[in-house]
Amino acid sequence: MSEQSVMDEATYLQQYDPKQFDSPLVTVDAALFTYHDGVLKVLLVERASHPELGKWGLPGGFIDVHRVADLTQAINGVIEDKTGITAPYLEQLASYGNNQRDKRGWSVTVSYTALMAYQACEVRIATVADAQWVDVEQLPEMTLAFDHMTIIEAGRERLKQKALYSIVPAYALAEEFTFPELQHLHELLIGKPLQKRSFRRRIEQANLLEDTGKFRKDAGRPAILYRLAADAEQYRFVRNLED
Ligand SMILES: Nc1ncnc2c1ncn2[C@@H]1O[C@H](COP(=O)(O)OP(=O)(O)OC[C@H]2O[C@@H](O)[C@H](O)[C@@H]2O)[C@@H](O)[C@H]1O
Repeated sequence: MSEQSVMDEATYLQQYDPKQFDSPLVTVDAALFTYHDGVLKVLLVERASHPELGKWGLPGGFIDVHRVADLTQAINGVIEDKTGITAPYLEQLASYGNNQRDKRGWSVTVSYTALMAYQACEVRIATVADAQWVDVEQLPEMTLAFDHMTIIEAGRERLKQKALYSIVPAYALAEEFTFPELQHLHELLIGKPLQKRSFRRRIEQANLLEDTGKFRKDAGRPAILYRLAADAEQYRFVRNLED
C-alpha cells in the first residue's frame, strides 16, 4: 500500500499543495452574435494590455478563483466587465488548449456562444480600449488576437446548423420583427439565399410565430410585426430550411 492510501482524506488535503504542479492558464471567451442595421455582427474588444496589445479579440479573461464559483459565473462576469453587456443566454461552444495559443504559456480556454438581441456595449475596465459590435464581413480584413478567429468560425458553424433546422436565429432580432428580417438573418447565417415562399410556408405551417397586430413601414409595403410563439425555440425542422 502506498503512503498516500494509508492517510485519511482530510490529512491528504491538508498536505496537498496545487502550486507544486505547473498548471495551464485557464480562461473563458465569448463569441456573441447579433443582427443589427441589417448585418450579422460579433462582439469584439480592442486589447489595451499585453499580450496582443492593440489587437481586437473576443471578450475573454482569466478565471478569478476568489470571485467566481463556476465557469458560467466566470464568463458572465467577463462579458459584463469588458463590454457592459448582459448575455441573456450562453451555451458552451468548445475548449481549446495547447502550448501555442497564448504567448504567456500552456493555455486552455473554454468558449461560449450566443445569439442575442442587440444591446449597446461600453468599455468598463482599463484592459479594454474599445468594445464594438463588428460586421462579420469585416473579419477577413482583421488580424484577431490569439485563436479567436477559430472560435468565431466554430460559433458561426453552430449558428448555421441552428438556422438550417430551427427558428433560434429570431433571438438575434428585436422582440418584434418582420418576416423579411427573419429570412435575411437566416440567409446570412446559412450563407445562401432562401426561397421566400417556401421559407414562409414552412414557418407558418409549424406555427412558430405570433402576429402582434402591428406593422412596420420600411421602404416598401408595411410589414407585419411578429413575435416568437411560446416554445418556438424547441421546434426542429425535419428537412432543413434550405430544401
Ligand atoms: N495566470 C493568471 N491567472 C489568473 N489571473 C491572471 C493570470 N495572469 C494574469 N492574470 C490577471 O488577469 C489580468 C489579465 O487580464 P484579463 O483581461 O483577465 O485577461 P487577458 O489578458 O484578456 O487574457 C484572456 C485572454 O487570453 C487568451 O488566452 C484567452 O483567449 C482570453 O481571451 C491581469 O491583469 C491579472 O490581474
